[in-house]
Amino acid sequence: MSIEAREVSWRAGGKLVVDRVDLHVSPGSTLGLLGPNGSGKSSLLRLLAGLRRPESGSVLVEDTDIGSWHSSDLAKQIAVVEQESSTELDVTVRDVVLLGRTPHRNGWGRPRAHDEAAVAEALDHARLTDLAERGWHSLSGGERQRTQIARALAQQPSELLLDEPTNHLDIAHQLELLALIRRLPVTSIVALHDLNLAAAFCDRVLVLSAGRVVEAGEPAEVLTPELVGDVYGVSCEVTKVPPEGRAHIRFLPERIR
Ligand SMILES: Nc1ncnc2c1ncn2[C@@H]1O[C@H](COP(=O)(O)OP(=O)(O)OP(=O)(O)O)[C@@H](O)[C@H]1O
Repeated sequence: MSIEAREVSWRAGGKLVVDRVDLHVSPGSTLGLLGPNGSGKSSLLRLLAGLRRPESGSVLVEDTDIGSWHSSDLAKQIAVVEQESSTELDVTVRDVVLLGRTPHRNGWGRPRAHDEAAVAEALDHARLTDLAERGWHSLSGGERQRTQIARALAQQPSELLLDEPTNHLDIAHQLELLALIRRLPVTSIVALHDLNLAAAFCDRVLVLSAGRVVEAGEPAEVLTPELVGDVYGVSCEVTKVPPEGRAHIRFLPERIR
C-alpha cells in the first residue's frame, strides 16, 4: 500500500504552513520526516492522514484521492499516533488498545476472537502485556506512548503515521520501537527529531524547513554537514558506519553557529 502527496499546501493563521510538498513512500518502507520545530511535520502528517484537507494539491492513498475514500475504509487503512493524547475516562491499557479495533468492529458488543488476538499481539509488540489491566492514569509518559502505539498496531493498518513516537521513551524503548516499525509489513511515515535514529532506521528521509521540502532521499545522501548546518543552524561531522554505510552524525556544540 502506498501514500503520496502531490504539491500539497495548507495554510493556518494566514501563514503557509505546508508549502507545495511532494512526497511518495514505497509500500512497506519507512520514511523519516525531519525538520526543525515548526517546520510543518505534524501538519503534513495530519494532511496525509486525511484529518485535514489540503488548500491545494492532493493526497493519494493507493492511487486514490484521500477525499474519495469512505472514512470507515480509511480508518482501517491508516493508523495515526499523534504527539499528545489524554483521556478523562477511567480506562485500562487494554481498553485503549481495543479502541484500535473500532474500524473493524460492528458496534460496541463483546470483541470477537480475532479482535482479542490483534489486541494481544499489539500488547506483546509494545511490551505491555504485563500492564494490560493497569489504569491509563497510573502510567508513566513512556508507557502511555507505548499504549498509543499498541492501539495503532491493533488497528492492523497498511499505513502507520507517527508523530515523534520516541518522545518520552528511554533509549532502549526508542531503539526497540523503531526496529519494530521497520520490521512491520506496513508503510510508515515517522516524524523524528533525532537525526541519528532517522539515519539508522529509515529507508528514506524527507527534510522540511518552513513548510517546504529541502531534500529527500536516502539518509546517508541527505544528512550532510551542509544540509544540517543550513536547516538546523548547527555544525556536525558525518561518518558512514559499516557495513551498510549508514550516516552517523556527531554534533559540534563548540561550533554552534
Ligand atoms: N491551527 C493552526 N493555526 C495557526 N498556526 C498553526 C496551526 N497549526 C500549525 N500552525 C503553525 O504552523 C507551523 C508548523 O507547525 P507544526 O506543528 O506542523 O510543526 P512541527 O514541524 O510538527 O513542529 P514541532 O517539531 O515543534 O512539533 C508552526 O509555526 C505552528 O505554530
